Amino acid sequence: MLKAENLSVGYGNYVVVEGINLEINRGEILCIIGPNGAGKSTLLKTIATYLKPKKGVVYLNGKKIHDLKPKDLAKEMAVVLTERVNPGNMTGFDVVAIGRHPYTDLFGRLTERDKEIIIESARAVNAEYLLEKNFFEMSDGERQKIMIARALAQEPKVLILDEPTSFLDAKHKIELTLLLRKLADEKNLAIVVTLHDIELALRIADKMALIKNHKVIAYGYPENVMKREIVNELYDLKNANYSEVIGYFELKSNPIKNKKIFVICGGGTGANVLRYLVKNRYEVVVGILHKNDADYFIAEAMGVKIIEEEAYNKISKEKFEEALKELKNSDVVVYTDFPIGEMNELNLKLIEEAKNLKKRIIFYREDISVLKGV
Ligand SMILES: Nc1ncnc2c1ncn2[C@@H]1O[C@H](COP(=O)(O)OP(=O)(O)OP(=O)(O)O)[C@@H](O)[C@H]1O
Repeated sequence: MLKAENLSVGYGNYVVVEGINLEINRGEILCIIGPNGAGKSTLLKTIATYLKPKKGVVYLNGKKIHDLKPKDLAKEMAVVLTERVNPGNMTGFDVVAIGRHPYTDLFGRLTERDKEIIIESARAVNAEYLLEKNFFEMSDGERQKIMIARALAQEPKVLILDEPTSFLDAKHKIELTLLLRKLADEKNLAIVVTLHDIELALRIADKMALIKNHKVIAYGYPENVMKREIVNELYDLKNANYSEVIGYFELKSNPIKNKKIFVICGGGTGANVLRYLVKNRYEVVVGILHKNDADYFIAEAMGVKIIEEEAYNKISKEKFEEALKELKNSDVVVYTDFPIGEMNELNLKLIEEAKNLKKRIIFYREDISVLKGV
């Protein structure tokens, strides 16, 4: 459907990104991610034909996109950019109706069919209730929906969106991102979108292009490209680590408090405790965790010390002894309401040992304030 071949994009003599090769079919979402100023918008504007390529070609259905007549292109491709638009005293309906321009007569008259498409486009983004409302009285999220409805009213096959979630709160970010997935699936659109929320991008994209230092540093299935080394490098991360299992970042442990906390947890019950302690700059040791435990993945991304056991193996005596040594050197022991089975029952013994050693012991189940000022 859409293909960029050896494309270089930029302004005047300034080449922002070069050597871009991308391909996207109908029903697919391509997410472009990268740090500020990497050239995501420049690439989108070039695909949208607002900018001429410095080099290379963009094809739409095998035709050079920059050679297409604007009216013909508008029937194939719709574009939603980031800029806050101010269309004056227009209703939602009037704004969505702009999307029908490639199809209307010289006077811009709307037929009954045009009106149906306008309403249907608003319905597709759950914005029918906004058709009568003044555009300038809408919230950012509502405006964004209307702008997407306007794009849909063009009945395009390709939809290009530049940071469509940038002014939205968490709820609307999620809603809009899911809407893009729905449009790809149900309207069979090819969607190219820039997003800053990598955790959402990972979950909806079919393909991902990571842009940095004037290049596409990784391109392909998100599940293939979103690897720790690649994502850490993309954002020059020093104080956090990307985790493939979590699909997001964890803060790296960087203790400054003069207290060592031994955490006994498992099965994800330690997630909040670990995050609280690392955020508050305590030294943390955690164990004994199996290498396939949810808490293991969090602790590993944080870089805290882990007493670890192989997956599906009973905790060994050696590991128990190692944990006990760490426990003896700790100031406080925190344990959670973790599930216990044959594999990890020695963790109960660790708690017993902590009692014998008269350690300060804190039990966490739901309320993190038990750790306040630990
Ligand atoms: N009209 C312009 N003329 C010249 N240079 C520009 C122009 N617009 C952007 N640039 C430069 O091109 C580079 C890429 O900008 P671009 O907006 O494409 O980045 P981006 O990845 O979309 O960033 P962000 O995440 O901040 O939106 C930046 O160095 C920017 O300063």
